[in-house]
Amino acid sequence: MNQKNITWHEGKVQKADRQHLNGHKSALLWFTGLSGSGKSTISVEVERKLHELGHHTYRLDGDNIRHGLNGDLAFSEEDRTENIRRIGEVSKLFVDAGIITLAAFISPYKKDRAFARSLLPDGEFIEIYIQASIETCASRDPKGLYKKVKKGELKNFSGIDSPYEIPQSPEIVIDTENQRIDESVLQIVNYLKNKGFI
Ligand SMILES: Nc1ncnc2c1ncn2[C@@H]1O[C@H](COP(=O)(O)OS(=O)(=O)O)[C@@H](OP(=O)(O)O)[C@H]1O
Ligand SMILES: Nc1ncnc2c1ncn2[C@@H]1O[C@H](COP(=O)(O)OP(=O)(O)O)[C@@H](O)[C@H]1O
Repeated sequence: MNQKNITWHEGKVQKADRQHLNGHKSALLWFTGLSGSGKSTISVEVERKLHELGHHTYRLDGDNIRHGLNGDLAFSEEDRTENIRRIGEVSKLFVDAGIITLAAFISPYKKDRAFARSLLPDGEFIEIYIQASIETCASRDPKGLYKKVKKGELKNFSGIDSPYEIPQSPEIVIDTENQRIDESVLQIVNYLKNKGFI
C-alpha cells in the first residue's frame, strides 16, 4: 500500500451537516451471528421500521455483497477478513453520508469486528449479536446449507468446521430462540431512541 503521495481533501459539507439535514444521527448497526441465526430476517425488519419512521437507511448483507463488490472472495480466514475489512470501510462511508447503516455478516472473527469498530467514533458502531445455537440454526436451515455440510458437499462452514467467535461485550444481544421478530425489532429501535440517534 502506498499512501505517500496522497493528500486528504476536505469538503465543505460535513457529516454533522448531513445528519442535521436528515434530522437524525447516523450509526452502524453490525449484526453478527451464525448462518441461520436471523441476521438477514431481523435487519430487514429493522430497516423497514426505521424507514417507516422516516429515517434514512441502507442495508449491506453478506449474500448480496458477495454477488458484487466482494464476488472475488471465498470463505478462507484471509478472505473473510478481507470481506469484513471492505464492508467496514464501505459502512464508514455510509455513516459519513448520514445514513443509518445495517451490516449483516457472520463476521466470525473478533479481530475483524474490532477493526470495523475502530473505523467509527465511539458509540457509532453498535454490535448486535444474533444468538441461536448451531442446532437451532441447522434445524432452520433456510438455504439448505447445513444439509450440504452434512452430506460433505460444503466445507469451512462457520460454527461447524470453521470458527465462530462469540462477541464478549456486544451493545445488544438478541436471543432468537426466545424472542419474536417484532420484539427484537423493538429492542433495536428502542436502543437507537434511548441513545439519541433517532
Ligand atoms: N463456508 C461457509 N460458511 C458460512 N457461510 C457460507 C459458507 N458458504 C456459503 N455461505 C453463505 O455465505 C453467507 C455468509 O457470508 P458472509 O459474508 O456473511 O460471511 S463472513 O462474514 O465473511 O464469514 C451465508 O449467509 P447467512 O446464512 O446469511 O449467514 C451463507 O449463505
Ligand atoms: N425469532 C426469530 N428471529 C429471527 N429469525 C427467526 C426466528 N424464528 C425463526 N426464524 C427463522 O430463522 C431463519 C433465519 O434465517 P436468516 O435470517 O437468513 O439468517 P442469517 O441471515 O443469520 O443466515 C429464517 O427462516 C427466519 O424466519
